[in-house]
Amino acid sequence: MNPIDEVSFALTLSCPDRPGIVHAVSGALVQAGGNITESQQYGSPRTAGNAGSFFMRVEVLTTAGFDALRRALEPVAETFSMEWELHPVDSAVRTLVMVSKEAHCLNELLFQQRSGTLPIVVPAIVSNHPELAELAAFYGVPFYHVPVSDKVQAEARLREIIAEQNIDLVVLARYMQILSDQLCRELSGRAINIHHSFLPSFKGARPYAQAHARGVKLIGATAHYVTGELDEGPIIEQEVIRVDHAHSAERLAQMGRAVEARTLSQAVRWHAEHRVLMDGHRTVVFD
Ligand SMILES: Nc1nc2c(c(=O)[nH]1)N[C@@H](CN(C=O)c1ccc(C(=O)N[C@@H](CCC(=O)O)C(=O)O)cc1)CN2
Repeated sequence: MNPIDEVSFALTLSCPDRPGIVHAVSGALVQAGGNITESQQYGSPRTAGNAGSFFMRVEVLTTAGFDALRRALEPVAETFSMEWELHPVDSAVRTLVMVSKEAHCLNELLFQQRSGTLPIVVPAIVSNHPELAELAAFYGVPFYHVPVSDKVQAEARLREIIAEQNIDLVVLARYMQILSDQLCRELSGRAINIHHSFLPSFKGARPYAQAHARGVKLIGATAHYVTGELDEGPIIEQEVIRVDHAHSAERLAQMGRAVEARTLSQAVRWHAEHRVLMDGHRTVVFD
C-alpha cells in the first residue's frame, strides 16, 4: 500500500440506541478496506419511553476513497436510522471570523491557525467597526468592514461574503451585534460564539459588569453554537478562573480575555476536527 494514497476520514453518527451498532459500523468500514485508528462512542441515558441515543466518532485510514466508504456505510445507516457525516480529517475548515472592537479572540485564532495548531483557513474577517483592519492586514487576511446601520443590508452583505468565500464555519469572536433569527437558522450548527461569562449566568451585554455587581468569585467564558435566542445556544466549551473582591469590572474583563481566547479556540478546534455532535440542545464532544 502506497502511504501517499492513504487518506484519513472522520465518521460521526447518531441514532436510536440498540445493540449491534459498533459491530455493524466497524464491520462495514473493514469491508471497505478501512483501518480504524480512533473510535469513541456514547449512549445517552434511556428514559421512560425513549430508547436513548447513540453517538459515535470513528477515524478510519483507507486507500479506498470517500465513495467506497460512503457506499459501505449507507446500508448500515439505513438499518439503524443514523444521521451521519463523513469528512476527510486533513481538510481545513473555511472559517469566517466576525469581530467588533476587541482583538484578543481574533488574534488567538489567527495565531493558532498560522502556527498550525488550528485546522482552519480564514479567507475573510468581517467587522462592524474598522479598528481591527490592521490586525487582519498583519496576518494577510482580507478585512470587510460591514457597518450595521441597517441590519437587513448588513446581513445580506454577510451572506454574499459567506457564499463568495465558500465558508463552512462562522465564528463570532466578540462580535457584538445580534444576528437575526433567519440568519441563525441558515447558519444552524455552523456558527460559534464566545460569550464572556460562565453561562447560564450573565447573558446579554456587559457580563463582566453584571458579574462584578454580583460579587462573583469565579468568572468564565462559554463557547456555544449561535441560535436566535441570545446566548442560549448549545454549549461546546467553558472555562472559569478565580477572582476576588478587589477586582474591578474592568480588571475582570482584562483577566477574562485569555480565558475567552482559550475557550473559543478549543471549541473551534473540536468543531473543525468534527468532534462535536448534537444531542438536542446539548453537545457530545469526543475529545
Ligand atoms: N442571534 C444571536 N446573535 C448573537 C449571539 C447569540 O447568541 N445569538 N451572541 C452575541 C454575542 N453577545 C454575547 O456573547 C452579545 C452581543 C451583543 C449584545 C447586545 O445586546 N448588543 C447591543 C445590541 C446590538 C444589536 O441589537 O444587534 C447592545 O449592547 O444593546 C448582547 C450579547 C453575538 N450575536
